Amino acid sequence: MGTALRNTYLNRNAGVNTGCPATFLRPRCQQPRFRWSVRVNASAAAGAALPTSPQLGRITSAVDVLRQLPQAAKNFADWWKIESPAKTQQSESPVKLGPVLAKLWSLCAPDVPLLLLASSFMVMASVCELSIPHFATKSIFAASEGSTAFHGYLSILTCMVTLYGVGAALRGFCFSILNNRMTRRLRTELFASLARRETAFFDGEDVGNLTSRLQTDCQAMTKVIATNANIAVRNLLQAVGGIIYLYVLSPPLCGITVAISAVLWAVTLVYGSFAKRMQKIFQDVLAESNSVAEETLSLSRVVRTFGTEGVETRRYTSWLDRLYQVGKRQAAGYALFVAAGHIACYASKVAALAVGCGMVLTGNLTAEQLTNFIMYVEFVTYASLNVCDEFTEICEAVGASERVVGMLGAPPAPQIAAGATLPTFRGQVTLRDVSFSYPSRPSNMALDGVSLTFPPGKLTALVGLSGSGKTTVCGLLQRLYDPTSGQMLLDDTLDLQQADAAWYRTQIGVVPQEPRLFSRSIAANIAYGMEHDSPSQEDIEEAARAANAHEFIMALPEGYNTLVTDKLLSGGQRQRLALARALVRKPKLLVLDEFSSALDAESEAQVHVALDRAMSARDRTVVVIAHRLSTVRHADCIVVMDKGKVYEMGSHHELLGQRGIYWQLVCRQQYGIDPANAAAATDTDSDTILAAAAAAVAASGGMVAVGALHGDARADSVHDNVTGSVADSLDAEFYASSNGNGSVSSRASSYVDLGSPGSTEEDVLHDDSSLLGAATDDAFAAGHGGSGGGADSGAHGGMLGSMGSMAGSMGTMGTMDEDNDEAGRPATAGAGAGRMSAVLAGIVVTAAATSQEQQAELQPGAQARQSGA
Ligand SMILES: Nc1ncnc2c1ncn2[C@@H]1O[C@H](COP(=O)(O)OP(=O)(O)OP(=O)(O)O)[C@@H](O)[C@H]1O
Repeated sequence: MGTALRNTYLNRNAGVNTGCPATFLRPRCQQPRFRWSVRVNASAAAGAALPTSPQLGRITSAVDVLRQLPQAAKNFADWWKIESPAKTQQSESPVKLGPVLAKLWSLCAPDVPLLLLASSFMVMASVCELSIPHFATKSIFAASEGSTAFHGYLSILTCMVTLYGVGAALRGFCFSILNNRMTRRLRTELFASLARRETAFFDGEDVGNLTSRLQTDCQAMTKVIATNANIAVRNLLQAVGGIIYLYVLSPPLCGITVAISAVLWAVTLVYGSFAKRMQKIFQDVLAESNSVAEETLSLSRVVRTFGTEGVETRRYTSWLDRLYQVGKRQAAGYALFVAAGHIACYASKVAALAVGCGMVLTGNLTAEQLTNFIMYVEFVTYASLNVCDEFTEICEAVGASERVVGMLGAPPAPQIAAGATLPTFRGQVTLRDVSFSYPSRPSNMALDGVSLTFPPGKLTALVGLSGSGKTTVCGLLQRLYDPTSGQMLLDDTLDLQQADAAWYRTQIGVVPQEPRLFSRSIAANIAYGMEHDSPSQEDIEEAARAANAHEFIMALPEGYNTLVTDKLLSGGQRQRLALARALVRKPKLLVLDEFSSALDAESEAQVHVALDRAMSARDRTVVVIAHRLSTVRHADCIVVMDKGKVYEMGSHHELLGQRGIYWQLVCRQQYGIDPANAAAATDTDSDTILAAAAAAVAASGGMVAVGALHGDARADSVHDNVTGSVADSLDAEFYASSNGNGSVSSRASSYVDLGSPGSTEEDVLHDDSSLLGAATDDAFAAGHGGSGGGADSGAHGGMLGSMGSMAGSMGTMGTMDEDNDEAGRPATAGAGAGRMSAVLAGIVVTAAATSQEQQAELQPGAQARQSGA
């Protein structure tokens, strides 16, 4: 619901809570200042002869009431004003009576024969009913005159009553059938129209709201023809017939009756427009309350977990209160209308009686004619009242129908349109300068000038922080939305917006973030959407096996025929089923949005095997979104997104080398360390990163048992001579050599090489700060303390382990804050423990950083340089 509208609504309601008609005139006791001024003015007017106290009270009361009248009138007028909470009422143009009736007619058109049959029964019943007062009067007067014609009239009367009964019954039956058929047709049409709406429409609509349109509004709309129009036309026929009869009896009396009926009609028109508006608001509020109920009931587990039963009940009740406010106004309006109607009805009778009696007395009318007249006046006025009543109901139904008609008239989403196809689709999708903002948040650029290619047969991974636009790219690939600007090309030739939607959907398989399954059998869920090309049971099972789902499916009571219910499957099982559903289509483009988030390590590994198998033919483009970076390490290309833009692109190792967003994500997520602390790592190996982190943490006083983590593993990779030329072998972009000996990376050098010739502390600081940011100071503190240390790193794994531990322990003894001067250097010689820890940490880092196998594996460029050297 639009906030503004909601607020308006609430404000109004707040204003009307005390605003029942009885309270429009505020009690005088609430207006002391006013009373005082009246008293003074009255006294002045009376001069010296001041009125007595009771007189003054009466005057004050009268003036009070008069003064309050305008405000009371305004309050009364305001009380009727109430706003609809409908979210989309501003976006959808209001629908008038004409389009609604036209729509109703189109719904009714296929059933015209049934409508004609029902109408003939209606006419028959009406004529018979119309004749009943006539023959009743005739019978009475024939009997009173002792005429034998009485029997004849009575027989005719009996016949008319019987025909009326039969006609009314058949009329009711036919109209009821017509109503059911129209409701079915309307609901089908509305459902189909909703199903074809663009995805953005559903972003802004509550499901409860839509189902309310399908149920209540559709019923109210079709009732117009089958019930309201039926009753209105019937009564109209009777009213017109009655008026003609009255005219024949006495034109002056007929004139009086018609005049009073005209007043009735005028009142009805006013009330009709009010009723229409109120009913629309009522339907909107009802829809809101339904959506609250549906949301709460469908999220019952969340509600229970958070213990918000009371909160949700209050939320629902607040909507019911608003419903009550609308209902109160409807009831008050109806009461006024009925009062006016009945007064008009009886007024016409009294007037007819007064004039008619005068005419009888003057001999211008017989008693029989007057009796007949009075009976028909009643007949005509009640028929008029019924017509008016039905007219107001028709107006109400029009109010309820406006949104239905508006929804029916909405054009289908362009994303489901027919279009061009490719004879063979290789699976390549290219985004060219694509920007996109969701229609519900046009100011927020979810994608901003994205250009990238998903090459055929390759696995491309999209990574990035939450909200960076990964799912949006998936949404565009699925063509749930179209780009706001830019192009998406299939195989560099066909614009996705021109592609045939049905064809494209056969080319793409999707495993969404939160797979939703239908309440059908497992097999039907896997084969979902393939009605035109139904897969065999073997195909379904093969896909299930590939998705590692076969085993758990077979363990279900009825295997593939088990009905999927809400609580049947775990999150991981749902995802594997969704993967099977995607694989069975043998898509050219497979999009996996966080597909492994609900899988345990074992299942994930198996699904990876399945995916590898599915990709082995290299005839399928796979796009994977993953928060768990471990799942995308081996992607052919990893695209790193941030704030709707592509920031980095490359393989795992290339991206780690760039020390950019991906590097930071890996540090934080895979190793749980601050990237700044890990920046000394010289390659992509986890041990190295951990070692660097351990060193930094140890140097700043943390307790990290690095050795225990990787001591033995690193034993063989430690160089005998730490002051060797390892730095030369390092990629200059990432590892700055800090001195002539170039023993280690800049980070490592900051720990161990400050004492080496040619290096200055400023050099190191510079290197550190340019590369490492916030961690520089800590590292420098440790490094400085470690000056000259670690030259002999003929350490073995066990030693490294214990040294790492020592570093951690000893690091706690000295901190930068206590021991360093303003330049970050140790201020006192007493920082020995800190220095020692830094030395040890430095050795650990250096040892790990100099693993040549790793360099060979991970830094091809650096390796080349090393061999060159
Ligand atoms: N249906 C939507 N309507 C409006 N804005 C949306 C919608 N879906 C996403 N957004 C916005 O678009 C931006 C990108 O969201 P997106 O879901 O693509 O990010 P993401 O990288 O996939 O995040 P996550 O990893 O958390 O799933 C965010 O600012 C988000 O708030």
